[in-house]
Amino acid sequence: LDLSTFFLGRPLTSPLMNASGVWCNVNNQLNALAESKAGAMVTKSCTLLRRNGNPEPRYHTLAMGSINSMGLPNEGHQYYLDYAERHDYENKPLFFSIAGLTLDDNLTMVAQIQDAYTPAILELNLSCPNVPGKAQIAYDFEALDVILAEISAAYSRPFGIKLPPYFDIAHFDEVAEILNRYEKVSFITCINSIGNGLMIDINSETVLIKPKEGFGGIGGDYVLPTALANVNAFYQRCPKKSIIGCGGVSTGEHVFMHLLAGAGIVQVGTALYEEGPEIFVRLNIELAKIMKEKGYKTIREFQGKLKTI
Ligand SMILES: O=C(O)c1[nH]c(=O)[nH]c(=O)c1I
Repeated sequence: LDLSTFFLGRPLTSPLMNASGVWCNVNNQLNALAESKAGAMVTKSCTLLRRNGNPEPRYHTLAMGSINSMGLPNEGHQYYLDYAERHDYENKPLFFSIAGLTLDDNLTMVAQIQDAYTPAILELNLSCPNVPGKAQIAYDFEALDVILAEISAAYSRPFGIKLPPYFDIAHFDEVAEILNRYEKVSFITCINSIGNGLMIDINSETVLIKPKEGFGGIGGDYVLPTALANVNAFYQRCPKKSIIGCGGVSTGEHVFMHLLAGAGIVQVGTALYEEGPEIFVRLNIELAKIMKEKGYKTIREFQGKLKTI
């Protein structure tokens, strides 16, 4: 069962990790991820100050996934810096997600991460769809360019960004052109939830979640084809960057697809929310079984090797 791999030069025992926001808000969840069979882990996207987030119900399980409008609930930046200080980096790499409400807040958090000399890897979330009144930065290409310039100037180390899904080849081209101008952007995590979906309960004839009149980010089986497309689109367009795949993963086959499409790490969100950190045991076994059946000894043998017809 050798699922070892490397990401940004760091050895991983497994290519699997949680998606930011799932099972990573508070210490007991973070400790559970640290003890799990995931090869890495990431903290909940944080803001400078603690946030309660949106009113509940704000998460609902769907037939083929989930809808959420959490509203960026988190314990505040310092809480996760304190965790990053305690984390055992020999055990697994830690990614540190931030989603400041303003550019200044992001710069303040980045400066504090810089000063903390933490080995954690920064994942800048540019795609939260659920803060009322806040558009997703990564859908505003000028704002995307500005924030990458500002963060690159303020942060001395490599970092990554969490992108929303794009649905147009011209957008893949335009966003990749921007990202390729920032060499400090060392990895790209595709995708965040498909923003502002809506699901309906026909018995009560109501929406399922309270915030934003029921509009929320969609995850799970519904998003797998979009996730794979975004992983492969940026894998092809950004040869000097690594890709983290996220979206629609609940089996070893989905993990294999993300790796084939070019992902170096594969994140699990909705399925982790439903199954808990034990899911990493199952996914590792299922992935290893597929590799054995295909005669692959290492992930490197097939990673990014998706064939066209
Ligand atoms: O509502 C949230 O907290 C949330 N929900 C998502 O689906 N993606 C995000 O990036 C965030 I920050």
